[in-house]
Amino acid sequence: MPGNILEANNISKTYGGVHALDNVSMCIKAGEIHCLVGENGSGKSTFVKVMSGAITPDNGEITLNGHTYRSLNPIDSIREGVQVIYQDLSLFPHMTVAENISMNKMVALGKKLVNMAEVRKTAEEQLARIGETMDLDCPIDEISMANRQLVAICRALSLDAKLLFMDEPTTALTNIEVDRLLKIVLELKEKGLSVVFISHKLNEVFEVADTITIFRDGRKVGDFNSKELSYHSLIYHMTGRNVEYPRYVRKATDDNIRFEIRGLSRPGHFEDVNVKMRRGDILGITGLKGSGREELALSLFGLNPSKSGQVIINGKTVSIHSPTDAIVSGLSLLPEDRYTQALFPTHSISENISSASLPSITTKAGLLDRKGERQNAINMVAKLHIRTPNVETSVQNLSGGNQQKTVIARWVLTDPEVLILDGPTVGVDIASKVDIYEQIQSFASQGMSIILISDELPELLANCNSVMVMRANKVVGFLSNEELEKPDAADRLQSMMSGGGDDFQPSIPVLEAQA
Ligand SMILES: Nc1ncnc2c1ncn2[C@@H]1O[C@H](COP(=O)(O)OP(=O)(O)OP(=O)(O)O)[C@@H](O)[C@H]1O
Repeated sequence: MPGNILEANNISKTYGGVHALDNVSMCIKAGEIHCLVGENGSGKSTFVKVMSGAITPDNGEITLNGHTYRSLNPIDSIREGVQVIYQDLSLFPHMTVAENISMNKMVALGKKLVNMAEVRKTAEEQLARIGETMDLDCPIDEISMANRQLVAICRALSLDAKLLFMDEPTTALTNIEVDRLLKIVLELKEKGLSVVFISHKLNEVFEVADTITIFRDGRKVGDFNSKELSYHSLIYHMTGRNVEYPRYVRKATDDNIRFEIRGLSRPGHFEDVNVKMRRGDILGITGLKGSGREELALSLFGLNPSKSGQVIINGKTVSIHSPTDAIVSGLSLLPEDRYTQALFPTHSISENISSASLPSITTKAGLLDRKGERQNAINMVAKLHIRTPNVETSVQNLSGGNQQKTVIARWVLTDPEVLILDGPTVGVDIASKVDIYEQIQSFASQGMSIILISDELPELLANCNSVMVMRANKVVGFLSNEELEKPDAADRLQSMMSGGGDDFQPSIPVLEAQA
């Protein structure tokens, strides 16, 4: 049909019995922003991979700019103007901004010698197209995540992209950076580019989408004009049910302090942090990225040693210099960056889940009890609704949200006294969030003390019975359970995070304020 840059017809792809895509047809119009939404594992990334020629579908055909392909390869896809920015961005960390932007173009042009003046000129031109400037000589690993996204966009533009796929581009960005990125995406659309935007953050979807296609279980539920959908109807189409976050209520009667942080400092990372937690407390820690919250979590897990202060568990001061010390002391951490810090991608779900609790499945003879390992994994897969054909599946073949649940399962199996969850639902769909919240709350109800680090305010308000706010490496505020139930709680947290007043220095340790 004229006006369509892409037409996908009856695309199917099966992996070992799993219908990743089941007879999906879809059109992308020239110059539109088309969002793909759906639960984890619903087939969005598989669709993108088929359109880029990275994987061949079992059935179906693809028409790009009027040319029909039964088997699209990456070179044809690029020639037709398709560019994909995957979540990991695929940049070269030690090369400069200019080199990263220009390199693919140089390769595509078949240049054998690198002309640095040309490399810089290409980079400057592409940055100018999105109205940005950057230090062209700075290595990629020294620039922010937001600027890396822009470099990836410029690299795509340098190859004359007509259709840009962006797979969860905002996951690692702060709220301000997200606004900047969405503005650029809208400007690119004005200049005639088609963008396919994938996100689990539905507010972002509504901000940019002209058309929304909803996937469920590998099938297309429908294409909608974004104006005809409400937040609730979108969720209903995605999940087939109404979704509400459960609100946590602490029921434990034991008010003894189980976990205490006293004056913990690491100058430049976090300063004078004081916390007291009982069994069944879920303490939220929030703040912008870089506020010190992640550094504090890593320190508690033995990865970022503090310079002063104490960590006390069950009345005993513990000294934690490594993750092993932390686990032995009863502390576990789900790190924010699951892919590089937590997963063994080529290993099975079963091995990933058991990897932090091997002693409990090792026989007296020192052999691994494979049957026990498998059974533990089967139990956790059922509990957390991990979508997989079986527990032997390699973790790299799971969708993002299901990888996240696998890591949560691993730490829960260690049965820690204190579980620190840093961004447990990043990249997780709304229905799976509810699964994860129910599990977090159930673990707390059984007596676990949980620290939940997040910048998603609805997540904190649903799950926590107190929230501490960090800014510029310091604790700048605290809301008790009672305060969290008031209608202005989200506004107060937001304002403390950004420095808009309402600060308070908790001279009294955190949970005493609520007793
Ligand atoms: N290489 C593979 N081998 C086996 N199964 C796979 C492979 N790639 C994808 N799958 C399966 O196909 C289904 C669709 O996965 P896909 O990554 O497309 O989902 P998604 O909608 O992008 O999910 P998410 O939002 O979590 O990223 C999932 O069940 C996934 O486990």
